[in-house]
Amino acid sequence: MLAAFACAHPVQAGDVAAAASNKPTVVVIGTGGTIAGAGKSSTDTSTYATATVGVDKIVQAVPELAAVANVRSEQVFQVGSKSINDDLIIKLAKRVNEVLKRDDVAGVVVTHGTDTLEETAYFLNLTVKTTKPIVFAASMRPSTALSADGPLNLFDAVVTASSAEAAGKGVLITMNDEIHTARDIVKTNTFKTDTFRSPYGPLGYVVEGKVLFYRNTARRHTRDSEFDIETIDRLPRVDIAYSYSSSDAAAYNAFAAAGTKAIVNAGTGNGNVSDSLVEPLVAIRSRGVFVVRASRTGSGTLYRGPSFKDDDKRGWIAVDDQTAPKARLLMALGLTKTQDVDALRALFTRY
Ligand SMILES: NC(=O)C[C@H](N)C(=O)O
Repeated sequence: MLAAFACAHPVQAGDVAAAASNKPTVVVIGTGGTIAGAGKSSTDTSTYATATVGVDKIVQAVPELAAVANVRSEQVFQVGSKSINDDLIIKLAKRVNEVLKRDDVAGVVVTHGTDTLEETAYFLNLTVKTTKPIVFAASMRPSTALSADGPLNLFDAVVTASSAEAAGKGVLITMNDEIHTARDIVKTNTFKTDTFRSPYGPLGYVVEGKVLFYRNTARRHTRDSEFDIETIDRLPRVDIAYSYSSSDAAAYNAFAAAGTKAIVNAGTGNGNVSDSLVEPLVAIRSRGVFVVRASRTGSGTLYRGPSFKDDDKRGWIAVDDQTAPKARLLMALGLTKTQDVDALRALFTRY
């Protein structure tokens, strides 16, 4: 039996609806992840099957939600988030966009694995047309673990999705009592419950069912973004190559041969490209493949010095502070609209 999701007083879906009939309606959309995971023993915090508990069960196991919102749930897919791909991200974004168009829906919560949450949430932040709250909930411990973190993270997500304060703030993540923006969030640790960090800190907290915001993101999102999920059915291929001492051109050439439209280089330090890679990357660019310089460090804006003059000369693009996975998605979205290198460059300071 699931420890964390087996509640002492099981709540039926109907009870939840009845108790909360005059509350805002929040739709919880399940996609899998550890929040839907189950292990054999309560001390298995790392060994467990991911994406096995249905979202209806996850919701029913937190009866406290009934005091906050009229909660409906639906399962859009059920995977460990390592297996998320562009097709699933697009499917989810379209569904969230559709659900939020309903007048009777105040907000959406997405339950998702932590591995690629920062990518999916960023994509929705760029493409879903709404000012209503979209809040991702996840966990680092499976539902069966001692001190499972999923139930409180879900509660905080529903509280945030029901709140007027969260409207117009773009896609949010509630994890470990904090509210983060999808734009900034990065998973930084393999197992700890405070794995998610934003380089500029959280936007706020959720404390005992109260939402406290302290700041907003300065970058465009959701309703003010130029990207609209209703017009996007597939993304052009964009790949990431990771730089390390001694890396050669093999991966870059292989991506080009596979038909990629852009390669994001997760470069060393300030998005640096090693001397031995300059010529191969200039050659790849001359074949029409875009080259994007990002950093493997995980945070920081690229220093806008002499290397930017080289970018102009070589036709390369430099990110602002986007990590390589986020730069991949932004670049893929950009390529659905334009092939102009300056227009693509401008995206990185706009979003
Ligand atoms: N904590 C988690 O959710 C990790 C899991 N492997 C996932 O991303 O689906």
